[in-house]
Amino acid sequence: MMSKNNLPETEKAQETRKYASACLIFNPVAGRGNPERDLELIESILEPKLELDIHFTSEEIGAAQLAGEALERGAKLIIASGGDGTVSAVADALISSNVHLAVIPRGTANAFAVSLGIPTNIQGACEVILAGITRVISTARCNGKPMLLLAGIGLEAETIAQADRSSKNRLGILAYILSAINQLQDLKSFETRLERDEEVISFSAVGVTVANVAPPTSILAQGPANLVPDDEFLDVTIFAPVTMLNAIAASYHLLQTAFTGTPTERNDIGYLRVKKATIDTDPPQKVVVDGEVIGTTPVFVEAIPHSLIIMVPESQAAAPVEKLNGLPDLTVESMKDNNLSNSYSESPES
Ligand SMILES: Nc1ncnc2c1ncn2[C@@H]1O[C@H](COP(=O)(O)OP(=O)(O)OP(=O)(O)O)[C@@H](O)[C@H]1O
Repeated sequence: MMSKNNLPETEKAQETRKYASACLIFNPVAGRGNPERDLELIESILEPKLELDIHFTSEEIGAAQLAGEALERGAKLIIASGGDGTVSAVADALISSNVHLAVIPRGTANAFAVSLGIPTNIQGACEVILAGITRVISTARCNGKPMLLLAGIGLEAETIAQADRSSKNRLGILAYILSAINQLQDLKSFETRLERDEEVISFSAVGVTVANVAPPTSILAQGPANLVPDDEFLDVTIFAPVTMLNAIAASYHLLQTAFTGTPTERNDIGYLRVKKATIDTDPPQKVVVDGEVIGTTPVFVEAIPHSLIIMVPESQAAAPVEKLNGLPDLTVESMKDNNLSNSYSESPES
């Protein structure tokens, strides 16, 4: 294993490399497709160029274990084919190594692939692998668990917790949308205390999202609009509408900011950047990391800069910014030298 400090640090796609073989970790129950047909297609595209060592996940042997075993066998390229759960588990084994990760998305949301511009069709994803372009991205940990995408506190976590396996099988992505509509009808605001560097920031919110990278459809992560996957920061979006109508308007606004790349200016949405942070809420809130509920607040999140080498199509990074003003019950306290004289607080505009 290579230390993360030895990994090349870059913001752009780089390096074209061809491989002789790859380990394919295949989740046969991911998404709603036909796994036999999917596998045949993958083999027909990749095998003429790449010797595939294929391993299936099962209830007993998960993607993390298979990835660990592939590393021990000396694999240089591991292809994760499944939903975000499979990709996350494989990526965790590869963090801070020099083994390359490729993704053939076959899940319900495929948020990680979409975030990095990896095609969500098998043909396109395989072509990315054959093209051999890699990008070094950052990853993160939330309460010690690997986090490629984001941690959602409150609204997002409740939404995902409600969209269970059987509703995802029946409805696909609609399961998440219906669950979100349900949640918006019953908004529950909570007090939040976010501690970063030498600052404590307190506010009320209905959702707090800490994102390494997120697709445009993860609207609660879109405060800064341009999430940069290969910097040293995590982007926090604070979602604080107080009525259902405002929440719908704010959600729609965030979707627009994601697609236009323009950061939000609404008073009920804030965003900031952290290298690491502790977030606590009153009352405690559910926390979801990369689509799986991991427990409740408090959480400690920390970026692991430049820690994963992944195969991607060409893409570009963009400069991020911060915005907190206008959030309800906002206070910011400086912890430098225990001197709180730099504190400020702000009442929301009605
Ligand atoms: N052979 C198998 N039989 C039953 N469950 C499996 C099998 N292989 C993996 N799993 C389970 O699949 C889950 C991971 O699913 P994954 O995220 O890849 O797909 P998904 O749930 O369809 O996608 P998404 O996360 O986008 O909804 C893990 O909980 C894992 O335990």
